[in-house]
Amino acid sequence: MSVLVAAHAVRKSFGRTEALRGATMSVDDGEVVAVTGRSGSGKSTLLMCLAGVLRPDAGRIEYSGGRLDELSERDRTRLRRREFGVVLQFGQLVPELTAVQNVALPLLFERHERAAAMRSAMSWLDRLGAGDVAGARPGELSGGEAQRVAIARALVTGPRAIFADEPTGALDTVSGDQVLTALLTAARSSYATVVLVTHDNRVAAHADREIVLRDGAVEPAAVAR
Ligand SMILES: Nc1ncnc2c1ncn2[C@@H]1O[C@H](COP(=O)(O)OP(=O)(O)OP(=O)(O)O)[C@@H](O)[C@H]1O
Repeated sequence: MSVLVAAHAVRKSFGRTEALRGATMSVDDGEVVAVTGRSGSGKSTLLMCLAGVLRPDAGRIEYSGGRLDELSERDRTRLRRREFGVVLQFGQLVPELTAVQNVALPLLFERHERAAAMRSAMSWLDRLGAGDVAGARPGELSGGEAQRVAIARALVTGPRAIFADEPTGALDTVSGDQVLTALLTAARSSYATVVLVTHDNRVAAHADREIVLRDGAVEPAAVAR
């Protein structure tokens, strides 16, 4: 399998806080990887560097054989819109729009025709089990419903890579499990690569592989016995 996304010796500081101190890892095309580690170990910072949202202070981010960190802000944004889906802990939906309009938004940014965008959005809501809330606004949704809508919005463009930061962190165990299963089923059926930040071992168990961060660096993989 070929590597789709990788970090090499990535360093990133916020003021005097060194969030990443030489993080090196890679994710294969089509792989589902969980990034775990204690609070403050740098998980979110690593994810945002991999997704091209943050630029490392040093080191390299590679995507599909090219240097993501060397692209201009404009090119990174364009690549993110076209090839990445991002899901955060609290869906971050646009409150004024209905669920289906929120899901259609990335397609409208890409200048898809409106009726076709709404049809795709509706079919993704259905796939994620949220078709019945299509006309509701975010304020009327439960946490689990809002997260399904946010996942549909991340997947509607057919991303090659999905970056998810504690996507079920705000949900109770039962709805968290359902939402995670919905995300991974949809991602696996479209052969998308997934990088999933979580502090929850039960969530990490759904991944193909786990990468553990400690103090801003990747712990060596446990040797199989
Ligand atoms: N925008 C920021 N400004 C200042 N400090 C930050 C910023 N983002 C992260 N940090 C700091 O960098 C370190 C790593 O943060 P990060 O959010 O990457 O860790 P994490 O492992 O995701 O933590 P958590 O599990 O609590 O979300 C922490 O000490 C955090 O306070």
